[in-house]
Amino acid sequence: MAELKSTQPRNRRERAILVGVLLPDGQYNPDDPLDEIRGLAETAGLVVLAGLLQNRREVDPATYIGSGKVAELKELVEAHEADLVLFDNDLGPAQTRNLEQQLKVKVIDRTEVILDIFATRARTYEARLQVELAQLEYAMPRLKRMWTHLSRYKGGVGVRGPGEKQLEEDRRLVAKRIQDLKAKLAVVQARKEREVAARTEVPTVSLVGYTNAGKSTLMNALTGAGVYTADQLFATLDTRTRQWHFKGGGHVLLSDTVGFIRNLPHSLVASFKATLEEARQADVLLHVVDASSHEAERQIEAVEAVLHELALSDVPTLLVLNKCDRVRDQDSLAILRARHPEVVEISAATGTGLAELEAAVRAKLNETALDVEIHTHAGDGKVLAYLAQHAHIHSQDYSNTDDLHVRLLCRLPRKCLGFLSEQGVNLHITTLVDQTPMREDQKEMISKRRDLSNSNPLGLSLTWTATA
Ligand SMILES: Nc1nc2c(ncn2[C@@H]2O[C@H](COP(=O)(O)OP(=O)(O)OP(=O)(O)O)[C@@H](O)[C@H]2O)c(=O)[nH]1
Ligand SMILES: [Mg+2]
Repeated sequence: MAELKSTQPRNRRERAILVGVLLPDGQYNPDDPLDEIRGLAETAGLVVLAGLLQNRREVDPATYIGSGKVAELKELVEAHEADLVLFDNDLGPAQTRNLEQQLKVKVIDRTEVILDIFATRARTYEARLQVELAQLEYAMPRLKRMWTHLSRYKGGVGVRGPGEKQLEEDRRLVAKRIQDLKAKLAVVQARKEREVAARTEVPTVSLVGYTNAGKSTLMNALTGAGVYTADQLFATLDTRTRQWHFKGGGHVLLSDTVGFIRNLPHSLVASFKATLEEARQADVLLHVVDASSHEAERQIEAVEAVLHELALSDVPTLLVLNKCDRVRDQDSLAILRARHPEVVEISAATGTGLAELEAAVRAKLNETALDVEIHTHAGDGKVLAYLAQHAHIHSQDYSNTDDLHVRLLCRLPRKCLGFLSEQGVNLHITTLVDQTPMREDQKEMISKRRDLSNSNPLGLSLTWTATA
């Protein structure tokens, strides 16, 4: 039956040979450089037959690996009767074509397999739009069929692998579809932004981290959410938000997010912006790390790179070393602690360290409130009402009433800055504000000013939250 390769049933698991090219600036697990791509291949449902490594100073422009290695790979493919070759690196369109011609089997790369996993896992409307957009953007310059392992979706959004005919027959159609998807995503994104922004009165915390670090397990441990967890890559593709009730009183909103991976395809990062909206507007990020992995440090770096790409690097972040119950190598834990002084060590599985995590999050939330000085028009009811609701106002000053402006000193969650700057409010962040509770005489002074404000020509009546 082996000759019937091209007519084999679609649900037969495809058999793959892995190829990794180790470049001088690449990041690999020195003990097993193919470790991660093997995990990705297995997650995508492939049967891994063998692996081939090559050290190169630079890539071969025509075939990525050198011609001698191509011959060696061809022998491997034939000996194992492989259906495809999976590169851990990202191949250019011409390199893929040349390799396929010489090897006589499909050649796919790291991005393609990640896109395929995402397509298999995407469940919500939004995630499917995002994956389809990423797939089309990847396929467009290649003008070839995308590799798909199994065709589970029939039509509609989230189609796994845009069809060959569609791509080749009418490039314009693809461009049009990309445009449609972007428009649909813009609508989703705008809705999401409004939804997330509307929650500002409750502080929000987002879990981010490398795939399989234990984010969803932690989410479940803290909120009893019951989200899906699994020992596989990219178990979570959709954001879930739940209330996390602190044992010490009060609560925050906790969001679980999609996991990151080194060299996350660019198109995916871009298209997952809506899914990561929660993280963008979070007061604190919990960067969850699998401390039991030999790759912990490299994974931290990869996550930091993605956070940077998503303009999330300046959101206050706590590094959470998870799976501490599984750490065998105490030395590597000590190294992590030394490199990252501010870490919380936990085990989401056993519950160890969760009280400390709660305390650290509380402290971080306190730290992340900002003291700002705001100048706004006294008639700007929208801004003033917003501040009354979200900020702790230390003082308001109408002394310069000629121009009907008010000067406020207040303490507010960092994420309120977005709304305020959208409203064109003139503000600057100051550390000069005295954070001690207001004295009686200060309160009295403020009430006097309130009287003044009530008599202002616009008849504004303001809500005061200055009482400590
Ligand atoms: N021993 C141990 N295993 C854990 C711990 N936390 C999570 N795991 C396991 O690690 C695997 C991955 O956990 P998930 O919570 O799905 O990881 P994730 O970060 O959400 O992964 P993605 O959604 O794929 O990005 C599962 O098999 C969990 O049971 C822990 O503290 N200790
Ligand atoms: Mg998860």
